[in-house]
Amino acid sequence: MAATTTTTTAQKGPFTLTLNNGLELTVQSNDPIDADEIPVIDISGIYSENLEDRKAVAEKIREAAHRIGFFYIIGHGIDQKYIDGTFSQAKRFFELPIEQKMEVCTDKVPEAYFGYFPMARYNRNQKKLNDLMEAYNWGYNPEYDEEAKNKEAVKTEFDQLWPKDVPGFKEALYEHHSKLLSLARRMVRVFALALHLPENFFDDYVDRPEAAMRIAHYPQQEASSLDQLGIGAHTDFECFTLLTQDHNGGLEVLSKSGYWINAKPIPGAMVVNIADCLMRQTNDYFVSTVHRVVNKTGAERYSCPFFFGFNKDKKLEPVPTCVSEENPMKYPIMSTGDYLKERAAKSKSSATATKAA
Ligand SMILES: O=C(O)CCC(=O)C(=O)O
Ligand SMILES: [Fe+2]
Repeated sequence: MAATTTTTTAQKGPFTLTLNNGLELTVQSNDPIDADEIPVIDISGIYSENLEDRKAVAEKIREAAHRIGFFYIIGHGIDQKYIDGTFSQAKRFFELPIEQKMEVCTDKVPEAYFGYFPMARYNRNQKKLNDLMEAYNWGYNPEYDEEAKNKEAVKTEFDQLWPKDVPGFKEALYEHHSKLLSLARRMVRVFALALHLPENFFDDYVDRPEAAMRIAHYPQQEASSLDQLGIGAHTDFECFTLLTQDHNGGLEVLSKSGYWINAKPIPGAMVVNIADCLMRQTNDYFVSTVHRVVNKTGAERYSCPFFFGFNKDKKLEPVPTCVSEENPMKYPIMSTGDYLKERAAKSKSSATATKAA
């Protein structure tokens, strides 16, 4: 584990923030603020038989996805028992001896973004100290997809990256994953309505989606957030993320005005954020917003993001309602698979710190 030191460097800005994709942004202050910019949206209307109810949810999502790219959802229908199950598996996994965790280290699959990401190994924003977190990622498997049309297994090296001798771990995590998969497919329909497209516009984009999930563990950090972060500032790669966080807090979202806003935990709510693929697909109408984690809560923090993207072979190209002669296409067209591969490789290599962890 990285040594932690406390520094008294002033937290006042403005600062230039460099993301690992090269993007530079201005941050006004390093201190997070409380603000009510992240709306809480009751999405129970997505389960209504009445199209008008679904459209009403979609309009709220349209506003939030365009303005800040982050919102809380309540009424999402995910039973608390799956969330509790995942958090208890997370604690169990991260308490394993380091040798056992290293048996499933992500280094074994250089091309993929799965397996164990060791504590304080990465450094996304060139901070003095590496990001103080560890994580375990796993991916889509049609065997655990209740709605899969094609049950043929996905044969990736990742299949080998389940820890041995942790009975029930994989099953409990996939139980939660499969519920989130169904919710994500509903969300895709609501996003289509939010973009003023037919509700089924993306249906055949998500029959074999990129749907990776992660459990993450952030110890309390002593160092100043100028010197160290829990997870450095970044945007997510896929279409959107459904994040379940524990009650501790620590997630911060960069507002357009350049302030870090606390995305405080709300009991029973999940945080949704737009990610880069959907930003490209909407020609920047929906914003993929920069976020980070700083755990100064005095407690161990756990979280569980579910990253949802389209089928690998689907093209990332702007939807018809987001492109016109006056608003031409901003990004070259490429497949979801190629885009995600490029981003994951960059993140894994450029995020690896040279400093000893
Ligand atoms: O732990 C969190 O709250 C956020 C994690 C995150 O942003 C990520 O893993 O991409
Ligand atoms: Fe993220």
